[in-house]
Amino acid sequence: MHLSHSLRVYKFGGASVKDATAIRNLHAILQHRPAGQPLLVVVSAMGKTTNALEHIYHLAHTGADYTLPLQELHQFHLGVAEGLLPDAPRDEHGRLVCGAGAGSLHCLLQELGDKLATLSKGEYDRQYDQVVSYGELLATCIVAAAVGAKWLDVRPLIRTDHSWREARVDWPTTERNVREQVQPLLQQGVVLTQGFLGGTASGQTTTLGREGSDYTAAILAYCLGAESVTIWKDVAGLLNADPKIFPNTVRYPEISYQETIEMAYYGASVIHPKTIKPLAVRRIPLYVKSFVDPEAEGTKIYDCKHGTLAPALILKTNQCLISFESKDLTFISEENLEVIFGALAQVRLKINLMQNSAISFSVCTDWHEYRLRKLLEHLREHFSIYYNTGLELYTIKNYTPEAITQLTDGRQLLLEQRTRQTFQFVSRAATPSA
Ligand SMILES: Nc1ncnc2c1ncn2[C@@H]1O[C@H](COP(=O)(O)OP(=O)(O)O)[C@@H](O)[C@H]1O
Ligand SMILES: N[C@@H](CC(=O)OP(=O)(O)O)C(=O)O
Repeated sequence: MHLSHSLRVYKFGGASVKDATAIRNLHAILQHRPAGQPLLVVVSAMGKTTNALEHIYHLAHTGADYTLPLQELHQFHLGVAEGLLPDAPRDEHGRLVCGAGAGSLHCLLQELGDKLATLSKGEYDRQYDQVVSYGELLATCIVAAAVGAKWLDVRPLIRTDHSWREARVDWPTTERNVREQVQPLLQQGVVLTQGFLGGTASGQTTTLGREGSDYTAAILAYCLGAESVTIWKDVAGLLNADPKIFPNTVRYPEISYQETIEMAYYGASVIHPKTIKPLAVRRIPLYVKSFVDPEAEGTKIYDCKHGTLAPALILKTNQCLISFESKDLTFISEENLEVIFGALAQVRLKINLMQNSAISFSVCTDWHEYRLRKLLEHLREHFSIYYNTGLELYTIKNYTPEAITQLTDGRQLLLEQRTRQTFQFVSRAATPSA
């Protein structure tokens, strides 16, 4: 089968489509691309729309009044569409025509309202996906119309299981779907689709995990054998730390898949952790570039060798440290660990760091109140369980003594761990230095 070797995949996240001005900038980036190459564009929800939809969904599910935030969401999207498409035709009700048929802006807004109005009591996660997915549907409808691209519904193509809110991809089916259905479209011009979304065999919408649009770009690139993927961000490239948190960051001009996958795993939120593997498997380079300065070099992530990199500083906030102690002073055994790991997997709490001692085993996880409550229910009879919330997990990859001092100074460390390349610690919020 012919694969699109010259295909480029571009991914634009929330910040790059946050308003009409940002979308005009995106359009300019598309117009400046090299001529004659097919292009597939993956777009996320606009700005913080996914957070807004989560909020609206939560209100609706708990029976609270969500009218105002839903109205704001409608007005916001209609306002951006009006700003971008002032000369677009109007329908018989005088409404702007943006997109066509079931994928048109007014149909999508109507559907979202209907879904919220008809939620049933249970199935929180399944219904979450059916509602929160509208962020990407609305954004792609508007952006495709604004840039004159072909709008593609990704949900029938990326086939997933039923793991709502973090669905797992059925790779063989997805690859077949994408090759058969996207390949011919790419010959007709720029194709633009949603990040973050997938669909089950029975046609229900799923999502791939928060910030999962980078992953979508990688899935599609993998299936189509793309030449490269570029993710357009509000930063100069992959930096050694988040510039919103740490001063004096440096950009990595190039970096290996392996280093990047580890940074993403430890919590560097610039790239979704699942993005790298499909690209590495097919040796597709990933460029991280600035949509603010599109001509600047950015970062190239590929199968490269490099010397020691500047230490990478990574912070995960909102952490919880859970300690399990045997109730009768018996040692923590493999059997105990099996029970603990099984329960953690069952409630879908991911371990960010773990440590054991003779009669105690500790894990640091993201803080999910509901999941922790379930975990306690499962394990209370086996162990005495203690937990602390409101913690931070710091990771320094390729650490130096100076980098450790810089981060640990003035902090109370609750747990620390060091390997040859990586230093990690859990702490409470920083105390002001003297
Ligand atoms: N190591 C890092 N290098 C660059 N940016 C980082 C890094 N770690 C975290 N970030 C943050 O990632 C943000 C960009 O990612 P994200 O907000 O997910 O973009 P988008 O949603 O637009 O795709 C940056 O604004 C920056 O604050
Ligand atoms: N809109 C989704 C998916 C996503 O990837 O967004 P972004 O590319 O803006 O991080 C989210 O906010 O989780």
